[in-house]
Formats: sequence, C-alpha cells, structure tokens
Amino acid sequence: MQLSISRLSKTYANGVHALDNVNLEIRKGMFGLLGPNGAGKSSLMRTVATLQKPDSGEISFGEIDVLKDPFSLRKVLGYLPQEFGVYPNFSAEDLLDYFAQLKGISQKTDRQKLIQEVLEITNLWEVRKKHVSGYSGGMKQRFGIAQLLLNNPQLIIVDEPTAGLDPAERHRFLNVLREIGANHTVIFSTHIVDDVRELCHEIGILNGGKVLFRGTPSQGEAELQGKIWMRIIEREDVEAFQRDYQVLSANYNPDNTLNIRVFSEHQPHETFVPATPGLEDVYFSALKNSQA
Ligand SMILES: Nc1ncnc2c1ncn2[C@@H]1O[C@H](COP(=O)(O)OP(=O)(O)OP(=O)(O)O)[C@@H](O)[C@H]1O
Repeated sequence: MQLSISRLSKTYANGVHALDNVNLEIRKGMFGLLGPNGAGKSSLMRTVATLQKPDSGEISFGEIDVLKDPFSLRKVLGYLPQEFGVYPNFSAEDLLDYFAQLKGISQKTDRQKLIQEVLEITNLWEVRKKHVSGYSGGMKQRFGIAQLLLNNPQLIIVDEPTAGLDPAERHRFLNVLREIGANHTVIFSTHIVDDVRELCHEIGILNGGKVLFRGTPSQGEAELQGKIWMRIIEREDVEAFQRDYQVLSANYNPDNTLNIRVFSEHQPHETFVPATPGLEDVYFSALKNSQA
C-alpha cells in the first residue's frame, strides 16, 4: 500500500507556514523524514495521522482518501507520537492484555499469543512482568511500538522516537523498527542523520515546511559527487571560511584544528581536496541551498 501526499499546506493561526506544498510518495518499507527542529515533521505526521487538518492538499493510503475518511485510516494506523503519556502501575503484560481486551479480542488464548508476539518483536519479553512506569525511556518507546502493533497496523508513524535515548537504547529501538519495516509502511522522523543512514532506503529532507530532497541516500550522495571539498583549518579561521565558502560542517580534530567540508561545483581553492559525499553532506547541503 502506498501513501501519497499531494500539495499539502498548513499555516497556523500565528502565521507559521508549517507545511508548504508538500508532495511525497511513500512505499512499503522504512521512510525516513529528516529535518531540524521546527522543520514541520510533527505537523506532517499529525496531519497524516488525521489528528489535524491541512489548509489544502490531498492524502491517500491505498484506496483510502485520508482527509475525507479519517476513520478508515485510523483502523489501519499505528501512531507513536513524540510525547507519550504517563503509564499506570501495571506490568507490560497486563497493560497489553487490557488494551487487547479494549480492542475486542475476547479469547484469552488469542490475546496471550498476540501479546507474546509483540513483546518478542520489541525485545520486551524478558521484562514483561515489570511495571511500565519503571521502564527506561527506550523501553517505554519500545512498549509504545508493542502497543501499536496490537492493532496489526498497515501504516506506522513514529515521530522522533530516538530523541533523548542513549546510544545503546537508540540502537535497540532502531533494530525493532528495522524488523517491522520489512512488512509495513513505516514513516519515521528524526533530526539524527545516522538514524536514517542505518535504516531507511528512502528519505525526505524537510525544512521550513518544504521537501528539499526525496530519494535514496545513495541517490543523494551521487548528486553531490565531485562537489564536496575538504580541508583542515585553524579554529579561529572558521568564521572567515564560513563567510567565503559554503561550509557544510566543521568537526574538531584531536589537535584542536577543524576539518571543514564545503559544497562547491568546482575546486574552491587549491588548498581543498575532494571528499567522498556522505549523507550528512546531502542533509547539510539541502538545508544550505534552501537558505541561499
Ligand atoms: N499548534 C501550533 N500552533 C502554532 N505553531 C505551531 C504549532 N505546532 C507547530 N507550530 C510551529 O510550526 C513549525 C513546525 O513545527 P513542527 O512541530 O511541525 O516541526 P518539527 O519538525 O516536528 O520540529 P520538532 O523537532 O521541534 O518537533 C514550528 O515553527 C512550530 O513552532
């Protein structure tokens, strides 16, 4: 099933253009929506999840006209918002059993089978008897995924799930997403470039409510071939270089010098050497070029 977003726009009452003519086609698998804070990622996700209405545009998921028939979408949707609620003092197993009963699964054996399945996918089986309120941030995020999988959703939306997770938990969470991405359409938003490199075969870069790039990470990198240049500079020179060149990133070396990466159609100066484009270059050059 394909998600199609066309000409989607939204201006909030305070005048912020959160979505500006967004067009995206999203197929089965993991789609990474990458953008800095305030880019419009949550606005787009909330709109697709039918929690808010756009000013104009269309969204369809397979045969479903999402804006005209939000209830049909909600039946096949699993949505993990950026901020999740406070959990009562129940074990993961009991809480999932409660949600499964609310869904109308009346046979206890059916519920047990389903609950075991979702706890195993999310790597929470071993800690199923612990109270969810005492879970770490990463475990709570994975519990959120277990909860939405109870619905057997066809479209899964997760909004910045790795923000605030430590590296080990982030890795565990990404592995869970990788597993469900094999069978579902998953949209996953993040401002961490490494998250999408590890996980997504297609990405969209959003800023100022506009889609700046859409394609595979390797397409993005191929477009920059021959246009990324590198050199080492002294720390105090960085502002001058930023003024004179399109500096994409500046990273410290152990000796306190800086490694800068610059976007330029041609060698900017004989002191620069060519560099192999990476996904971070794709991201930063999309952002830079949109501001130019
Ligand atoms: N309900 C609202 N009313 C007014 N402005 C809003 C509202 N929600 C978001 N905005 C503004 O719209 C813009 C896009 O916000 P949005 O939350 O969609 O971005 P984001 O990419 O998800 O960022 P973040 O990573 O910070 O959540 C921002 O300038 C934000 O301040």
